[in-house]
Amino acid sequence: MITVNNLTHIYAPGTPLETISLRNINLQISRGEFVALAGPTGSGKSTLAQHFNGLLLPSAGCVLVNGMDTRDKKKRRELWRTVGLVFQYPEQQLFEENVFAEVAFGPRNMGLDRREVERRVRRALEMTGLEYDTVKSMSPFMLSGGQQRRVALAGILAVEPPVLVLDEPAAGLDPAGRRHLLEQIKAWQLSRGTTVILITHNMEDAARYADRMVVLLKGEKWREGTPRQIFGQPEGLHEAGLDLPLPAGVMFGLKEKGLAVRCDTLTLDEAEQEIKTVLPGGK
Ligand SMILES: Nc1ncnc2c1ncn2[C@@H]1O[C@H](COP(=O)(O)OP(=O)(O)OP(=O)(O)O)[C@@H](O)[C@H]1O
Repeated sequence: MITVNNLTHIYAPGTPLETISLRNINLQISRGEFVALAGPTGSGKSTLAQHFNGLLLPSAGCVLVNGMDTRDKKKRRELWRTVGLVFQYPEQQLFEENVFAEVAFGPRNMGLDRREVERRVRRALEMTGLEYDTVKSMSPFMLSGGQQRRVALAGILAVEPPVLVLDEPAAGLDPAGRRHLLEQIKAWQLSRGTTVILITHNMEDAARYADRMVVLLKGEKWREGTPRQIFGQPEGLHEAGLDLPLPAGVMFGLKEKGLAVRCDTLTLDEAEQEIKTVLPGGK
């Protein structure tokens, strides 16, 4: 369970560059939940994400992860093992000489035996869509940007943390790679009860994978609810910098043209069913 209490974060306090990036955020995330964190550029999503593993500390308020206060220095190691944070540009953090060593870094640090380290590295690489035997001996720097991103993500997955915080993990991947990665993360959440916090600008991904959405706007929590609740009230979403997922957008367009349809359709199947209800004969 993650609890965020009255969290305020100020960058460069007391200087001319002072920026209040989060204001009075209150939030609870249950174990095993998949939460999409959305909002326009600069709304504070990455800043909030970095509070979950103590990389950033509150200027006011507090963040508790399984009862651990992120400000408690004695809990730092346990916190880092509990919350795996994958940055927006994780490829910038690669430093080992080959892919195996890169992904094995976390599990080795945990003192796991060789066989378990290898099992985890293989599984994590395959989860991100990379073939273990092909890439294990390659230098991370010989890979494409998208492949480097997958290696960096695999390095976090191999630790198998109970909480995964992913800052735009699929940015820059092709559509098939994006779908593969997010399907794997969803399957991981469901099979292991892992808590997933996904920062995304892609509302189709949020609608498809998240149990709940939290929308930030100018550093404040603007709306919170299931994807159906968020997209079922489209008024104001555009002003908040969010698109509707395609199936909801089509229905909203039809509604504006006078058709009495629901707008909270999240999949094309649901949209098709809803359109049938207003067609003559219902077919
Ligand atoms: N290191 C920093 N120093 C000073 N200000 C910062 C720093 N990082 C972020 N900010 C400011 O804090 C605010 C929130 O930034 P943040 O990166 O958390 O937004 P975001 O919602 O993640 O944006 P994006 O979608 O573009 O990644 C912005 O006004 C940003 O300019």
